[in-house]
Amino acid sequence: MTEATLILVRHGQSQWNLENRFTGWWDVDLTEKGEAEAVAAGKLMLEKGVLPTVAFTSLQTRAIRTLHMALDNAGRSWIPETKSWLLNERHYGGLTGLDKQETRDKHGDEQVHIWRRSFDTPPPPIEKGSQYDPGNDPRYAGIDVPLTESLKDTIARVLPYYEEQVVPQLKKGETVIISAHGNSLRALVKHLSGISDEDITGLEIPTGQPIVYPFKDGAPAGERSYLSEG
Ligand SMILES: O=C(O)[C@H](O)COP(=O)(O)O
Repeated sequence: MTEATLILVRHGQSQWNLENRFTGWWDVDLTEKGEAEAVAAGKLMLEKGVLPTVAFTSLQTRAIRTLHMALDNAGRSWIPETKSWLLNERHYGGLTGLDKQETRDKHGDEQVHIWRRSFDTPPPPIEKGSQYDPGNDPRYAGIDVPLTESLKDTIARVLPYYEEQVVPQLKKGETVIISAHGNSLRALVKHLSGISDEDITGLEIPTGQPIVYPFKDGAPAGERSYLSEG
């Protein structure tokens, strides 16, 4: 039997988390508070002796910097890391850049809740070439950049990546850290904790708080817990 650990961490507070704007694939940086959250996550891993041996992250600055600051503070900046767009935040379509409260005022709470949390209703698509369309960003060269994504669409790219790239590491007994985003991590937690399409609407993942799953032979061997509470 091979035991392993999976650590999931959502990036620290970003500039647009602070400004309450829909972010998705737009590449905003961490705030000072977000940096402090990333540092604290690393110190917590060190204190608890939960030390990553392999890392995965998205192509987005807020998740990459959170990973690096956390690993630095855990004394683990030397471990191998892999970046993939498949771990990016869910693409927020035409809502990208908009103020969340102004959008509620305009379209109503219920509609905005559906766009934010429904399982399979995507936000309206982003207009190609518009201000926040990441379609021409060189980091996505060769990728069919989506124009919007539901959680279901996000799961359809996150899960195969997890199965192909992350599970083999867990089968080898590694302590894997994934630094990613609110909705790409909701996609993973839905799968790992067996949460239904209905119940996933109620799951929120806080910034900068490491979540830990015990693994045996490449499969979860217990429920998730916050490292701070373990
Ligand atoms: O992309 C965003 O705006 C955030 O990372 C997640 O936002 P949400 O909580 O509205 O899904």
